[in-house]
Amino acid sequence: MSKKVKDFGIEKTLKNLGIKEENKGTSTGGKYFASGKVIESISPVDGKLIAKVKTSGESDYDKVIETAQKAFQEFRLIPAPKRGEMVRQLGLKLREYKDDLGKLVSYEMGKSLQEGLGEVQEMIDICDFAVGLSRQLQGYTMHSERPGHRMYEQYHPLGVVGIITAFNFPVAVWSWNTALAWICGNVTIWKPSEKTPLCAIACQNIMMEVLKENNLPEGVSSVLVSDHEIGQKLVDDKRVALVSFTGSTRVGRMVSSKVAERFGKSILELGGNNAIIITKEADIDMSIIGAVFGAVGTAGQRCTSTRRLIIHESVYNEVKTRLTKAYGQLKIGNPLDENNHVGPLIDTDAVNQYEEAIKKCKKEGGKFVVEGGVLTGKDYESGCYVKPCVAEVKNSYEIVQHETFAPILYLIKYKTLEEAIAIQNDVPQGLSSAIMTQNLREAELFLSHAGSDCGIANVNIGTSGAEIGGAFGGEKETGGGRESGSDAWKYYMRRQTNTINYTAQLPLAQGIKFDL
Ligand SMILES: NC(=O)c1ccc[n+]([C@@H]2O[C@H](COP(=O)([O-])OP(=O)(O)OC[C@H]3O[C@@H](n4cnc5c(N)ncnc54)[C@H](O)[C@@H]3O)[C@@H](O)[C@H]2O)c1
Repeated sequence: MSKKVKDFGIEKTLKNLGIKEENKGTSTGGKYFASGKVIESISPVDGKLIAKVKTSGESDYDKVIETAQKAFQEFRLIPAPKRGEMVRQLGLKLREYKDDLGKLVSYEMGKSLQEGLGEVQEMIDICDFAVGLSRQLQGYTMHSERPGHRMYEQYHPLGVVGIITAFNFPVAVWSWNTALAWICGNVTIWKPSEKTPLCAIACQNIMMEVLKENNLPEGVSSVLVSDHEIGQKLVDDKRVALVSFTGSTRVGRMVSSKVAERFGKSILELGGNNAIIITKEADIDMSIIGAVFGAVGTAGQRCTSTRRLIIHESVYNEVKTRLTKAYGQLKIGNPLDENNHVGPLIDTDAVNQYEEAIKKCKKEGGKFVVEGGVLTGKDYESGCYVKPCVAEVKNSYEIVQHETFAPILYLIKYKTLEEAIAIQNDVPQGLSSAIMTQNLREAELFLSHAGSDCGIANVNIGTSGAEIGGAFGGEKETGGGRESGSDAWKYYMRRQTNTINYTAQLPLAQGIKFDL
């Protein structure tokens, strides 16, 4: 391992998290096993091999599913508040491992250390949220039209929940799903991104402590580290009651139809194309900070990253000038070094897509006010570091309609707020949106039914990031799913209406007569 890596304490972090030089990628909670091919986890930070993982093969898959099905029979009988107590313990363990796990997220995925730690904090937050929720899985009661009858509804667990996750949130999305799935009485099988396998093994190692201390059976929380083929098996498998998929719209479209074909349930958390409207009444200082963080945070690889700024014509030039200045101050480099603002992209494929998008944008007429480019030299040896860039465009350009997972920010000018809202909504995706304004009328119009069509609409904060207390997800090609807070737990349960007759008569609904 290079000296530079040692300086950031990575070796110790890997040891603390139980990551070995060679790891097996399948676990049902006890010992790891694996029969698939070996993959290497290469850090985008310095291009070095972090560790190898033997992935899950087909026979491992069947074993995991069968074990999970068996575990469900037992786990569902544990009272929900007791399952909540186990989630509380997971939250405590995550607090213990926060520094190490946050650092691994940063080193394996490439986001800044601050964002890596923030991701682990989200895991802790969802655990805390789920503990309280475990006593509040409430259904309605209703009055029956028949005398001596009572009606109510209750929620029951689904069974096996498959969780397929993207590389850019390599730990948090698993915990969002697992904490809720667990309190609802389900067991989980996680297929993480093959680009961040070590984060998954680290999470499972932490989880294994909870499983052991609570004497839980094998199969309550399983992991299948593998590529898309095993993901595809989960999608096609009738034994998997709910598939929670986080990833690209391209793959999500296929997941959606395959799961629907077999009448399974799915939660789809897909791509975004998020915009901030900066009105003539915006606080420009705040707008610049919100826009820059939104566009360059996680090197533009958040589903909620700011991709478009829709700016009122009267403040357009001021915003453009100040943005250009702010971009000039950005420090790009090792994300473990807290002096840097921007880390690398996940891999060189992502770099190629970034370059391709810039080319396409120029071809369609885009004018770059901050030029992009791939960085070279000794600090950028992995080949994954790129310059965040800014282009003046039309919303109708094909490339602007598309989510490029990289720090490319598009500027669009508008005259009236109605026009700005129409531009904001005129993309296939519908995840996150924001307006910067100090004018109540503008803010309320943006939030109204004639306003943003996104799952998330913010006022005077950017598009990027969200608290776990709200339901998270988006509309249109973002998939329509909701995870995390509010009543998103209902996705993880089946709903049952119960009518109880406590009389000696059998009256039928709607007054129907039936005598023998
Ligand atoms: N809306 C959200 O909450 C949210 C959050 C994070 C990321 N994302 C989106 O994820 C994308 C980036 O992540 P990515 O590049 O890892 O996405 P991706 O779609 O390439 O992969 C996501 C996951 O799907 C698996 N997969 C690939 N093909 C599959 C198949 N045929 N069947 C089953 N599984 C399959 C992958 O192995 C991976 O685990 C972006 O579009 C981003 O916006 C959305």
